[in-house]
Amino acid sequence: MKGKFITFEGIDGAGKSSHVEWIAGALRQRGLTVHVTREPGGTELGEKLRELLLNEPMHLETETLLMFAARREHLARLIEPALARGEWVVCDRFSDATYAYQGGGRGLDRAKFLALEHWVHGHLQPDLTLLFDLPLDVARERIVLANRVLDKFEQERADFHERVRQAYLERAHASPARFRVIDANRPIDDIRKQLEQIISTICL
Ligand SMILES: Nc1ncnc2c1ncn2[C@@H]1O[C@H](COP(=O)(O)OP(=O)(O)O)[C@@H](O)[C@H]1O
Ligand SMILES: Cc1cn([C@H]2C[C@H](O)[C@@H](COP(=O)(O)OP(=O)(O)O)O2)c(=O)[nH]c1=O
Repeated sequence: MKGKFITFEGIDGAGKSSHVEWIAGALRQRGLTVHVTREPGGTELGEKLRELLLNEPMHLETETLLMFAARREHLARLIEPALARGEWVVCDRFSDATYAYQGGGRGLDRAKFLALEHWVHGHLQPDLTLLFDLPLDVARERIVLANRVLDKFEQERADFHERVRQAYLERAHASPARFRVIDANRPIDDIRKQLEQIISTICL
């Protein structure tokens, strides 16, 4: 059986990371081999690029190219070999994040995003993308409560994050078969019940 590729998306503070390991555990209980990874990052080189991307100011196109450079490495070294072996990959963010943050948030020309997406993984899209959606002020409050040190993106103004949220919703609307939009403004246990149902359908 071919492995499946599941990605988690949403604005910062939506609660994705709280469910990534949980979903991997639920899949492992079904006897599947599951890799948990993240972007930017996921490889030794990718994690070095992540350090730069999350901390250094840079031109929008440099930022976009580095996101895709890290992704190319991630696909070649981890994602594609694992899927080819029939294993599953659960990834905290993928190209939809570039669409939403560099495209929606920063205004990158859509044609440039599409060209890079086609180049780097024209043959592959996630089998399932879970989009954690919630109002901005709720996400902000969670970040404040968690007392997190804010990275370059988290320090952006509210209007940036609102554009990111809208770009995610637009992308989900364009690919309804791949996306499940999760109402993330609910208790963690309620969200897990919904995730449990979703994975039962894709594990059939
Ligand atoms: N459904 C939820 N309700 C309340 N708090 C939550 C919920 N999900 C996550 N949190 C908390 O919000 C903070 C941000 O969650 P996290 O999973 O790190 O978000 P993300 O990875 O999307 O930035 C964490 O402190 C987490 O414990
Ligand atoms: C993958 C990706 C992430 N990002 C941003 C979104 C996030 O603010 C940041 C790191 O993501 P994330 O790992 O979700 O941050 P944290 O561990 O703090 O929750 O990188 C982009 O701007 N474009 C991309 O293509």
